[in-house]
Amino acid sequence: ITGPRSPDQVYSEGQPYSFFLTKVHGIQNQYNQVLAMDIKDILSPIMGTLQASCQFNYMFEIPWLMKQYPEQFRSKPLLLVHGFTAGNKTALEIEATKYSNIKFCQARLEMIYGTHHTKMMMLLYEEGMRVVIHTSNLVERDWYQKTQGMWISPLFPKLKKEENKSNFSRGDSPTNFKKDLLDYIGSYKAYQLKDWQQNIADHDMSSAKVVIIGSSPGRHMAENKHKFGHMRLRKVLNTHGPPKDFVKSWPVIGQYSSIGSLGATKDAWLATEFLQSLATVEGSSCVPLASINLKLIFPTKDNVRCSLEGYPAGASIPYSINVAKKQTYLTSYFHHWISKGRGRSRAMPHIKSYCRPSPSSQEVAWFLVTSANLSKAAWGALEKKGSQLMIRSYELGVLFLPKFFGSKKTIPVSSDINDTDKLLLPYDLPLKPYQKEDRPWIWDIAYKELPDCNGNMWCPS
Ligand SMILES: O=C(O)c1cnc2c(C(=O)O)cccc2c1O
Repeated sequence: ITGPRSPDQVYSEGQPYSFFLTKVHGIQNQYNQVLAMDIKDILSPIMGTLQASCQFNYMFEIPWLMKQYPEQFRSKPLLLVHGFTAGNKTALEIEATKYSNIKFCQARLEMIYGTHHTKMMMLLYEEGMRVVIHTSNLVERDWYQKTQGMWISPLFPKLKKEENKSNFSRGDSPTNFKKDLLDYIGSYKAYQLKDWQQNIADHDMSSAKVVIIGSSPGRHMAENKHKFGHMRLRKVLNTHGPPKDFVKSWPVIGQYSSIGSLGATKDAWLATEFLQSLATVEGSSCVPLASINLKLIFPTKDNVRCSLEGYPAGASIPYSINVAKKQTYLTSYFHHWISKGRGRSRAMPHIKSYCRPSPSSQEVAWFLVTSANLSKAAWGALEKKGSQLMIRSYELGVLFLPKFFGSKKTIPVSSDINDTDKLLLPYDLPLKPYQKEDRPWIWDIAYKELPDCNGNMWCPS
């Protein structure tokens, strides 16, 4: 099954789920040849003849980014959507000075501590348009030796003129992909995004099989309460989720690369409000939570120490000691990062994913890949007796539901790269719980006992 493949061959092999990981330097070839893409593969002329692109992200290295585009596309209009203010905003604009094709859209962040986490590429081609929703910053380090995820849309053909004149809903999919993407982008209320909203409207997105799950900063109430964040997930699972009795004993898995302050006890948010949404089943959003087994994947300090990058991998896993010491109850939920099936046990996770696997680990009731870490800032926290959801950051992800992939109740999963007809998970199942001597990675304390794979210690200033 192995051997080098062109991006369109990798893309075709990944259908119908179209969920890929980034290529990793320093692992055996076969793990990069199957269901893995590099940024240059995504931007390859084989995927489409670029006319313009839009990159939503958190971190940018502009000279590096420009080099990822094929030479003939480097002068095409490029809009960068970011959340920077003041000095960081100025630095970004200075870095782009020599590239006259680059424009900026500063996403407004009115909630303190909010960030623009969303990672999305919109690619306008001569042949149509493609959307990529992913987890990697536009910096070299994020595409080198980490485990990152991406959903790559089909090539959406342009609607014929008369079709889309009337309204935006023309050319939508059974999952409301187009409308939900327009709603998400509309939440920026930014005039710089107008042309891209029109581009979306002008294309037939009826082939999209995933459901958009976004977060937008603000206090969302009444009919907007279920528009974003974990209440959006709750709503979607209530409408399209698994039958209650079918998944009664099925666990929920959360996997992410950073953790926010979740409250003094599990019942403050994690095992109540948040788990309520993840555990939602069709027709009911109130599930007896005591019966639901929540499993969290977060790298141990040894996972990081023994990783391909060594301790420096931890610079992208910003779990702070001041937050960790207030929530030691979390450790009982934690599991190692192990990804033997994908050859990525030493490629630290920057991907964020959530799923509801069967006890046998052969199938899932749903799978979500997103930019959203385990934090209230990303997913939202209910306020005013649950009447409003307060979200601080922009986030974006896509949800895979069985009914939209033609199967009855579940999606078959595997982490074995020979099973390319299944949805390939980024990590191994079953999970390995922390043992009593295991410690979660914490980025702002020193590790001086054992050197990492490069012989270095970790001494954060
Ligand atoms: O991918 C992202 O959106 C993202 C956001 N934030 C951070 C931070 C931080 O916020 O301090 C530190 C290190 C890495 C990241 C990172 O990778």
